[in-house]
Amino acid sequence: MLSVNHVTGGYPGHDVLHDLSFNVEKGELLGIVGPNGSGKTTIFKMVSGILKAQAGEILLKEKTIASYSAKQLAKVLAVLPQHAEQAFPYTVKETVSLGRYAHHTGWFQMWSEHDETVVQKTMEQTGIAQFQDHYVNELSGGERQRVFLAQALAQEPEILLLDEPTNHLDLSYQKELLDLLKKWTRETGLTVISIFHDLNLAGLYCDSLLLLENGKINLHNKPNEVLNEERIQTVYRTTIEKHPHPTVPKPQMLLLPEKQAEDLSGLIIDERYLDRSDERITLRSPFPLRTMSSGVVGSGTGWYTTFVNRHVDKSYNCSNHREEMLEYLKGHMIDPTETVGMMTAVRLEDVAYKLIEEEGVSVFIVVTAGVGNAVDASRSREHIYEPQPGTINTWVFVNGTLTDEAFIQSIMTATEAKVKVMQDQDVKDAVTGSSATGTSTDSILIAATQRGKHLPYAGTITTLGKLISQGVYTCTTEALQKYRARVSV
Ligand SMILES: Nc1ncnc2c1ncn2[C@@H]1O[C@H](COP(=O)(O)OP(=O)(O)OP(=O)(O)O)[C@@H](O)[C@H]1O
Repeated sequence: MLSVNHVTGGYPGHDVLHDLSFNVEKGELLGIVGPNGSGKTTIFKMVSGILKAQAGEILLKEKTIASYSAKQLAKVLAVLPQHAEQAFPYTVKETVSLGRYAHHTGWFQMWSEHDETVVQKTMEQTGIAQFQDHYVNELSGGERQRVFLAQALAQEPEILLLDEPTNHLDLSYQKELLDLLKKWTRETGLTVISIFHDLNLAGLYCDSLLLLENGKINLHNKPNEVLNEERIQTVYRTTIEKHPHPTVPKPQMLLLPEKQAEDLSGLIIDERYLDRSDERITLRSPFPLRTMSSGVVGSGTGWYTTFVNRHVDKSYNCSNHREEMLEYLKGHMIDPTETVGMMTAVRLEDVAYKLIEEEGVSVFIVVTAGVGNAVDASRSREHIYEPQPGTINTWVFVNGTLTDEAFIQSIMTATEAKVKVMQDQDVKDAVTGSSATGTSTDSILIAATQRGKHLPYAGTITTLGKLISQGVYTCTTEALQKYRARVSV
């Protein structure tokens, strides 16, 4: 559709683009990204014929741009500039109708039924039909942006150039516009080239990205290749982190704000922050902890400050436990959005906790253990599913900085230590009669301060792994012995 071959050029006495070559296929959505001043808008000016290349050529549908008249070009290519303005006070409909100019053969050609249909359709697609009789200068920035987009679409172009199209749009219109563009490229074969400052939007919607750096192509490839952490840090000269999008297989580039001056680096999560009652055990951290957990609320990964292990009666109805737990927390002035919450039928005075330190690293472990519900994992098929709150809840607070790998290894290490307690304490699965490995509803929390020592691993014989193994083994044994002493009374 578009072929840019060895193009060099820019403004008089100032070449901005240097030996640029890339192709765009019909129906492709190409994103152009790059720092301020890297030459993104200049590419658009060259492709739309406003600036002439000093060297190289640009082919549009296999013909050089220079060979198109302005009107011929407007039938194929439409541009939505960054700051679209108009000199005269036209209405919305009049402004959109100007997009039809390229399709008219002379000044006096009649306005056709097709012209009307196209204008009405584009106004509807861009959500401005209800303002069609308003003056454009009376609209908000986002509404005006949509009017000029409708004008570009009314040209019925085959290729659309958009300079930061989401600039003035609120979240819902950003999504709507990009969903629509994507749909058009798929369904009508429209080719879209769009400049983006938001790398995440570009990564979510574009088929490929062209990363510009000082007027040269740094990389033209699939979004996941271009949005490489090191590459983006180097080109944009800032610190970012790349993470997978939580629900779609696309990358997200996250900015990292400069750390504030507050000095909490010496703070250690330990017993001081623990509050115990018969109804719940609560740990309130003075700052958010990074967590990985299987709590009833706050499960998965996140940042949380409050940790609740709540006692419920054995007859507790578990059918809508998540909703009920949320209500419970709210009713006790605990913000559920900041909380990882678990439940247990175990008496909370039987809790065991301990701070263990070694080599400048420390972990604070808190365990409640009940085994009325014990299961041998190797024979769990013999059980009928019946969620019950009799359980082992394990909290591991790490005073240090964990990698994702260390979070997962911490869960493994803590689980292995728990299984060993089951063996050593001779806990049996009541259904199979064999040795139990845990209960059917055990929950775990790993919460790290993400301050202080960097701890990349937590396998059983690493420094952190040894602390977790020892802490979980000791606390689970103690909690289990207290539970058994009570049950046997
Ligand atoms: N009319 C002009 N005359 C001379 N130099 C210009 C002109 N317009 C832009 N430039 C220069 O060309 C370079 C590239 O500008 P361009 O507008 O293409 O960058 P951009 O990547 O679109 O930037 P931004 O992200 O800030 O919109 C800049 O150094 C800019 O100063």
